[in-house]
Amino acid sequence: MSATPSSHPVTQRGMAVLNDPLLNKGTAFPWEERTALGLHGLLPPGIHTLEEQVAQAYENLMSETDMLDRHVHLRSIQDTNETLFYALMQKHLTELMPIVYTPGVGQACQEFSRIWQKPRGIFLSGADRGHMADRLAAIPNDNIRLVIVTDGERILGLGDLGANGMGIPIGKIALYTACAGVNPALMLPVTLDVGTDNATLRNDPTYIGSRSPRLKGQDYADFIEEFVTALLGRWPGCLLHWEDFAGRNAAPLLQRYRERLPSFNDDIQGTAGIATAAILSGLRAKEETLEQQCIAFAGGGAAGIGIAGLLLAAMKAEGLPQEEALKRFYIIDRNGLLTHDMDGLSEGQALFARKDETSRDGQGRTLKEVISQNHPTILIGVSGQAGLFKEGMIREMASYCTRPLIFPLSNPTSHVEATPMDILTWTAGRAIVSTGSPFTPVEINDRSITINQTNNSYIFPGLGLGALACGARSISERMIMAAAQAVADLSPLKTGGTTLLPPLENIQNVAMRVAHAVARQAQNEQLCPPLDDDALQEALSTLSWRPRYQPYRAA
Ligand SMILES: O=C([O-])CC(=O)C(=O)O
Ligand SMILES: [Mg+2]
Repeated sequence: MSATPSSHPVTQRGMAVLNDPLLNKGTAFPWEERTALGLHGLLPPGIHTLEEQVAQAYENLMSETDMLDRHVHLRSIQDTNETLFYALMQKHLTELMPIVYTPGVGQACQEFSRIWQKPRGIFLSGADRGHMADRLAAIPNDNIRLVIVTDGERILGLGDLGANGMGIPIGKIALYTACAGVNPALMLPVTLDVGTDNATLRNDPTYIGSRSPRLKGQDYADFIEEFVTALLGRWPGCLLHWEDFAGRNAAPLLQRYRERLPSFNDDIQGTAGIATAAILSGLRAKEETLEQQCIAFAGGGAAGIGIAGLLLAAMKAEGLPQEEALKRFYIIDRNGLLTHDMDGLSEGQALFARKDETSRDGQGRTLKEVISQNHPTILIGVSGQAGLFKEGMIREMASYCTRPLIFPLSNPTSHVEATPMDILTWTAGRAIVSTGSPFTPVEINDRSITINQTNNSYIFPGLGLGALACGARSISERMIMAAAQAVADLSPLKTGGTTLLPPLENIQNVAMRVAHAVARQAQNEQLCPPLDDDALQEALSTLSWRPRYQPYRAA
């Protein structure tokens, strides 16, 4: 085989080449490579280009009509030929994101035990305690740079899905590559199967996870500690992305580990970043400041407290003292408005609990009462409860606020607090609406209103890429703010457009801008070694990958 200088040496032969999704080219192997790698006879003789494969794969995919079937179909392409998978994703990103990611991935997680076909990522369960370092040592990849981990307890708004939550880190990895071009060979999805408290799953004969109740307290903490220690031993300097942990664990884990290794919690910080970007853009459209707002949250979990925290930082940056800024927040959780006297508040909840009122028998005021009595101008839904925003509440907001910002962010689509169509109908098209999952445009008053997707996928791919490229040793709140600001700066509203956020088609550009902003901020805070633009560019390209077939030579 004629070896070009840039050709990639391949040690495997025959089926081992075809079974490796990062090496496989399917029918696109040229004749000489088939000879060199022992593929003759294993492949049909016809030879196709990547473009032809993409066209055929797209046609096959679209012949499926069901969302879950399409998800399974795409996942099977990913497990067979990653170059084809990402070439397909990049060509049809807007259309395929809802299948690979929310809402498709939600349904995939609910059915994960039934659709599981091939190993991808690592499961660590109670049986692996005491052996996690060995489990990671057995992974034949010395160059993992980014690990996405879940314990499956709060999968989107769907709750405890145990080991079935693996669909989420797999989906997030697909977005790191599709949106930020991160080389898939550098990433690993991990599910910590610490048991599940979901009785339906435990009794389901098809369930693939362990059937014990969730580890709690010290046992849980020890499990996580062993995992992080094993991770640091195996891949020092790797970045840890925490995903879909329950509210009571998410913030404490982030606090415990964020200085030990570069890490961030996507539901707290990624969601906060994009919500803040969308709010800053929305306020620009209204020509108002954050300081002038009153903000109500339906949901005081990881996402709600994360968004509130970043908005608080943004208000303080505008010059508002903390005590004044805190008066603008109303967080309504399961037991109503959070007040300072309530038991069992997390540290983050305690910060935002109202100091000026008390609960009655542990119950705070309802969302409806807060809307009527305090007149919030921004309403954020992070409750996971479908239909929580009722017509009366939204109409009332529109009665005292010309253009309320209403963000029902819960995922997947089935858990949205109110549909954009309803919100816009109830507000005569005046609300500025943004959702976590994708929605089609709403036609109202002879106008077509595009619904922005305030999803952390605008933040995490660039955040991870930027932090890795600059070698950040930890990820600061100001790096998250820099990411939010970078997205807000790209808002089409700045250039005469009508949407809060850049369209999904531009997400690769967004990710790159976020990566640069994050790396620059890390340098400003001396959280990484000094590096000039050229060095940063070089580091970015070392992490990057494009879905193109490289020429191979036998090694
Ligand atoms: O995955 C998504 O679409 C956004 C997210 O992190 C969540 O809802 O937990
Ligand atoms: Mg999440």
